[in-house]
Amino acid sequence: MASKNQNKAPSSPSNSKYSVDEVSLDKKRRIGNTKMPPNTGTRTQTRQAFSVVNGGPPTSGPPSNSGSDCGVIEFTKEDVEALLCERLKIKNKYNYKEKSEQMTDCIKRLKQCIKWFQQLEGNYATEQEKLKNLLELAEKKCNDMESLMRAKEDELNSIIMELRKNLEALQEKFSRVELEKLEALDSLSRERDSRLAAERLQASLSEDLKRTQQDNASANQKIQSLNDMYKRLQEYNTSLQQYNSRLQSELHATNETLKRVEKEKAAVVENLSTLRGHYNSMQEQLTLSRASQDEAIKQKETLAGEVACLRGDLQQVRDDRDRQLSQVQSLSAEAEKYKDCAGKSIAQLDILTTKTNEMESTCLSQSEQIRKLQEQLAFAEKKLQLSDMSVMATRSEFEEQTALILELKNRLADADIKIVEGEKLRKKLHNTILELKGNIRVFCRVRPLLSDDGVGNDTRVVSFPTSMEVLGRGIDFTQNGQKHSFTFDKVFMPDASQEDVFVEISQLVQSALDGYKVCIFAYGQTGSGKTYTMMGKPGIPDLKGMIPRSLEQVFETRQLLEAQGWKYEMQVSMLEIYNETIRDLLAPNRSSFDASRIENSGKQYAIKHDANGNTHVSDLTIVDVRSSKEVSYLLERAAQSRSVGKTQMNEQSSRSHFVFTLRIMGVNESMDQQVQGVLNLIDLAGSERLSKSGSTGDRLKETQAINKSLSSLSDVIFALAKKEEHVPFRNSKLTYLLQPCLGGDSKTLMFVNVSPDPSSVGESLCSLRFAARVNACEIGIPRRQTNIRCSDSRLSIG
Ligand SMILES: Nc1ncnc2c1ncn2[C@@H]1O[C@H](COP(=O)(O)OP(=O)(O)OP(=O)(O)O)[C@@H](O)[C@H]1O
Repeated sequence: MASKNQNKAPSSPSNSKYSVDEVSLDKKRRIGNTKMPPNTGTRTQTRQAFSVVNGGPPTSGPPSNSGSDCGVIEFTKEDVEALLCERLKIKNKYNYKEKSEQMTDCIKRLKQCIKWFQQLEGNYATEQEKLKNLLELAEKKCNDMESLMRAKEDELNSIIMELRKNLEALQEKFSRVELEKLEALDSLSRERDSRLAAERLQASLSEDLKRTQQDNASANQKIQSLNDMYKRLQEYNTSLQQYNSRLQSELHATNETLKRVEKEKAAVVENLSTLRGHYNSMQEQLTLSRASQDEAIKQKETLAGEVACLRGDLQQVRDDRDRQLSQVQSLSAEAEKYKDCAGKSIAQLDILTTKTNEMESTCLSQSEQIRKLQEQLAFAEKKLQLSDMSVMATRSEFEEQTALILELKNRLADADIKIVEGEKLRKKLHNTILELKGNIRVFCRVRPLLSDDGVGNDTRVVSFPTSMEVLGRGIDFTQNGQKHSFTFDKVFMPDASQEDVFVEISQLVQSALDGYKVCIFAYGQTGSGKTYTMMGKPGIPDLKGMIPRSLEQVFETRQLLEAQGWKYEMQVSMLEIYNETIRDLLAPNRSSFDASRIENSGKQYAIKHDANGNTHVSDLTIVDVRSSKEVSYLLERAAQSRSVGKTQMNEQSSRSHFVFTLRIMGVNESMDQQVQGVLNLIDLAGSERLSKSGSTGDRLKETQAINKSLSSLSDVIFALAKKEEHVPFRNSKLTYLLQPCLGGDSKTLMFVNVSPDPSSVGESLCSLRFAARVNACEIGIPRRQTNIRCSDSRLSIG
């Protein structure tokens, strides 16, 4: 704040001192040419002083030396002019003394005048200096005022900026609060589902509440501070107004001072114009004074401009004040809005508080649930730990079991390998045994005497030698008192059961499963028991023949071998060869024997052998079978067909060859083996009785066909047994059909069925001779003692 004393007008120049030394003598001369301006204020004193100087009587006492410490006399213009125009009043111009005295007196007075003038000039300079100081002070004050105003402006601007920032911050906070409120509402709706989220929401809501309260408090504080600021601004405005009025009063005083200075300056100028007329030197100083005056005027103008600027600034300050007032009003309005918003927020806060309370209650219930769940969880964790322990134990046990399983698997693999090897060995041994026994063997079976035979025990024609050499293998036949002895691989006496017979052939059945081709023939005269041996008595299990027993063994063994990885497929076909004609016994719709169909069935039943040694009969019915029951059913069908034929055509079936074929196909992937075995069970045609009753042409024809067939079979077996290269088939369908199953590794077994009926001894002997021939030729040389020579024999049958 500018001091009031700083704006005081300078003191009167009457007390100013002027340096006399600065006035030169040349200047003293120029003063006389300048007219002094009229000065009414000092005229009386000047005249008194001049009178004293001019030697005249003073008007009111001696010349005044007031205002001067050195007793300087004041002069008027007239005095100066009179002094300058004064002439020496010398009567005697050679009175130098008087002249000198007058001149000294004049010089003295001039000196006094000069001294006074110098003093006056010094007073002016002093006054000018004072005015300069005053102007500088005013300028400084103006600068101070300007800087002060700038500082105030800056302060106000900073306050405005701060207020704007506060406003923006408040707006941001308000929008943030709004967003947070929305988020809180959304989270409230969401977090009803989960307690954890609800707790977080509660915490966030509490924080929002606290923040909102803090914001509310801060907004209230802001409002309070804005109110305080508004009050301060009002006070500041009042102080500015006071300061303005003070400045205006100071300006007024300055103007008055300026006016006074101007008056004084006018007086000085008047004095100066008076003095200029007398002193040229004084004129220059006057010019300088004028210049300084001009400068002062300029400074005054500058001051006036500055005052105008200050007024402008003041106006700006007023405008700023107005703006501040409007901002304060708008801020007040916003504060009101905030208050309203705060009221709304409080209402929302109440709602949120109620919701929070509800959620807290929900949280409490959920906390209870969580506590229960945690208890359950702890219990479950304990159970889990126990389970883990048991799992560990189980796992270790499992690992042990796995190791054990692995070991067992290895052992199993070893066992499998051993089984395979053992199986191979078994097959080899089995085959070796059979080979040792003979690939071609002949069994003789004698049936018991039947009531139909009509003879007593005393007419027995069959006997069995008891010597150790042929025990169980020999048979003696007596005809007309002559005893005929035969030896075979095995001789079954009449009391031999089906079981006893099957024991001997079961090994051949195993060979068929091992992949060999097996043929079992039953040969003998009519009624000798071929069908009984091969088929047995239907419906009586103990009397089952070789075919059903073989099939049972096949399927039982198949079941056992399947455990070793074998998979089998079985196919069955059954046919009759009657009079060199093939009949399909499993053909569909075959219900009865029809001789015409035999010849005119339209089917060729051509026999073909492939490169693998398999036999195919075209158009022959082949049935896949999976059990012995299925085969039994098929056998019944075939047997019925044969039996029907028998009833219809009496002995016709006995004159046909019945061929049962079971094709066995086995695969073992683990052993990488596969087998194809064939089991042929053949009931050959009976022949003997034909010679008795063969009189008609048809029967002769049939007999010739049978003989041809059997002879051919005999030749083939004989040739195969001797390993002859040329095998004579004699155009027989039977031998051609069985060709792949004969010879080589094939197993051939022939039953020679013999009837003990004395009336048919001849036929029996014939059969025995035929069988003995086969038996003897099996190794090419008489293996055992026989009662026939086979080297050149060619049996004539019938
Ligand atoms: N070992 C035996 N034990 C008891 N009875 C038997 C025996 N062998 C055959 N028979 C009986 O003898 C009779 C004739 O048997 P089978 O019909 O089997 O002879 P076959 O040789 O087949 O005759 P064909 O050549 O005419 O067909 C039947 O009644 C049968 O029951």
